Order: sequence, then structure tokens, then C-alpha cells
Amino acid sequence: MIKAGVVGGTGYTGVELLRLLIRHPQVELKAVTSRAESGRRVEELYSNLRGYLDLAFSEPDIETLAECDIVFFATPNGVAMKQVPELLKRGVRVIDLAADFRIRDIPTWEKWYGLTHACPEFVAESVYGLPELNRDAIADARLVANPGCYPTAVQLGYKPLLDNDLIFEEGLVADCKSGTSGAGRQANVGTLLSEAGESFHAYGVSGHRHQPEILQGLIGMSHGKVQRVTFVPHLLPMIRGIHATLYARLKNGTSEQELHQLFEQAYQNEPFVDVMPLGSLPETRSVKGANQCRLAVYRPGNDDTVVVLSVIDNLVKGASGQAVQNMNIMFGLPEKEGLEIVGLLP
Ligand SMILES: NC(=O)C1=CN([C@@H]2O[C@H](COP(=O)(O)OP(=O)(O)OC[C@H]3O[C@@H](n4cnc5c(N)ncnc54)[C@H](OP(=O)(O)O)[C@@H]3O)[C@@H](O)[C@H]2O)C=CC1
Ligand SMILES: CC(=O)N[C@@H](CCC(=O)OP(=O)(O)O)C(=O)O
Repeated sequence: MIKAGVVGGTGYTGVELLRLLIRHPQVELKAVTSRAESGRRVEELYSNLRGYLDLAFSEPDIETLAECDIVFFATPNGVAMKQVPELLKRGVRVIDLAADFRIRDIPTWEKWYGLTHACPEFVAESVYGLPELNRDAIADARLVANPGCYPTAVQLGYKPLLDNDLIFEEGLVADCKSGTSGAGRQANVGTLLSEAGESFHAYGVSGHRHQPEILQGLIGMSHGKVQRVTFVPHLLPMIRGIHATLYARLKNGTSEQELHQLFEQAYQNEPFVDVMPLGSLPETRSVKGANQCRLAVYRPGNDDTVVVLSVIDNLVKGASGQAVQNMNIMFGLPEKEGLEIVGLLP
């Protein structure tokens, strides 16, 4: 059994990790931390876990965490980087759900996250945990940087187009919408029901920290040819889900049918990417609770613009499910272990 620890077990991604890990046949949860709730039984706070998890929250101290084989950090940005060097030294593997190890260029990371990086030397060693891109490297990694939620939806949508050199590298637009759980569980006026309900607005239009992460991924897929991407997030009055509408201009006359076949081929062996039939409209509710990305590709009016629709659950394929998928790969387990969950409709 893999001994696992979750730092930040009271947050939304933390409790989602617990929901997935308690049903994972190869995992034994050894530690779940919260500074605010230390000593309190997990099921007291999260009654959905009653009968499944016999643990109390503990302080995130290094001695407890060092007894694990793997530690997930479901903490705010800037927390994992303080404990990672010591955990790796003690032979513990780490998956960080925050952004501490996602951006290769340290000055770029420090600019967007407003922090000084505590262990920049470990960023080069870490592997960006998008399995559809980096499966082999993830298998050998000690430290995995779990991708951001928007970057997951956007990169999976653009990948077949860039891999096949089908689009101009200029003018890429990612128009994205998220549910409120993307903002985490801490009190926040903007995500109160009476603020976010029955309304819809963009945010971070002049700059969002996921833009450099998305750009870094697209630069890699295009071998340096993509130089820019416009990313605009919006807040939807729903709890879970991300919908990304991606635009690009086609280099040649690839038909909608051919684009669709190409997407199907690109993802035919991917357990968690579903290319829907031609003409489909992926719905966020179809991936609610599931580790799935659902995609559809269009060429409206036979014009030279290609439109990709990409949906995920921000807390699952956009965070905790993807983290469990990465753990499975790191430990040589079947990739779908513990993750065969069907989306919740309606
Ligand atoms: N919500 C989402 O959809 C997604 C979130 N992420 C990322 O995952 C991470 C967690 O997000 P989310 O679950 O939403 O966050 P929450 O704000 O809901 O939870 C944060 C958790 O971290 C703990 N924590 C806070 N500060 C510290 C600290 N200094 N040391 C140890 N533990 C700490 C908190 O407990 P306590 O303070 O009691 O210790 C709490 O359990 C973030 O980095 C977020 O950006 C990634 C993808 C999607
Ligand atoms: C709706 C909302 O506020 N979403 C968050 C992003 C989600 C997230 O958790 O960001 P990471 O994936 O980088 O950790 C935001 O825009 O900041």
C-alpha cells in the first residue's frame, strides 16, 4: 500500500483528494493536515467521509509527513516550496497542486505570484504533471507540479492542432469560464451566493497568473513558434466546472470532419480525454465529479477559424483527479486506478 499524506485537507482540492483516495485500492491515508482544525476528526467537518476515514486533522509537521511515500500539497501558492527540499531528501515523493513548480522561469513566477521562490533549484527537476504531454517523465519524477485548472482545459484543447502544425501561431484566444469552487474555500466576497449568483462577469482580463502557464505549455507544444495567447477567465454562477472556448486560424483547408478525426486519433489511447462526436456541445455537468476532459472541434461556416470546446471539472481533472492520475503513473499503477468515476447528471 502507498502511504499518502494530504497537506491542506480542509480546502476544496484537499477534500476532493480525500474523496478519491479513500476509495483507491492501493492507498492508505496516513496524514491529513489543517492548522485551523488540528485535532478535529475529518468526518466532523466533512460528513460525506463518515465511515470511510478514521483520521483526525494534524499539524503539517515534517516528521509526520516524512512517514509517507507521497505527499500532496493542496495548499495556497508558496507553501509547498518550503517543505519540498526536506521531504525529497527523506525519500518522499511530492505532488504540488499549487503553482510553486509549474513555471520554469523563476523571475516570471516571482512576478506573477508576488513571492520569492524558496527553492528555485528544484523547479528544473520537477515535472509538469499533464499526463497527456509528459507521461514518461512523470513516471520517473520525485516532484510533480500539478497543472492549473484553466491551463489543463486549454492545453488539452490546443494540443492536437499544434502537434499537427494546423494553426497559425498568432492570434490564439482562450475564452474560459469557471465555477466558484475554483476560488477555494476561504471567505471571499466575490464568491458569495448573493454576489456570484444570477450574474456573470469576466475577471483578470488585463492579466491572470494562468496566462504564463498556458503560454509556457503552448510554446513547448509548438517548439517555440507560439509567442502569445490571449486568456480571459470568467466567473460562472455554478459551483464546479470549467468551459474553455478556444479560437485559432487554420493554416490550410482542413475540413471539420478531418479536424474531428485528427482529434480522435490524438486522444484514442488517452483514458481521460473524450473527443465527442462531430457536432457535440460538451457540458460541464457531464464531467462533474469525474476525471475527464471532453472536447469538440468545429470549423464554423467552413471559414478559416477553428473553434475547440473543452470542459473539465476544475476540482477533478483540473486538480485532485489529475493529481491521483499522476500518482498512479509515478507508482507504476494502472492509470485509471481509483478514477473510474462517471460524471453527475443532472
Ligand atoms: N480550487 C480549484 O479549483 C483549484 C485549486 N488549485 C490549487 O490548489 C491549492 C489549494 O486550493 P483550494 O483547495 O481551492 O484552497 P483552499 O483555500 O480551499 O484550501 C487551502 C488549504 O491549505 C491549508 N493551508 C493554508 N495555508 C497553509 C500553510 N501555510 N501551511 C499548511 N497548510 C496551509 C488550509 O488549511 P489550514 O489553514 O487550516 O492549514 C486549507 O486546508 C491552491 O494552490 C489552488 O490554487 C488547483 C487547481 C484547481
Ligand atoms: C474561479 C477562480 O477564482 N479560479 C481561480 C483559478 C483556479 C485555481 O485554483 O488556480 P490554480 O489552478 O492555479 O491553482 C482563479 O482565477 O484564480
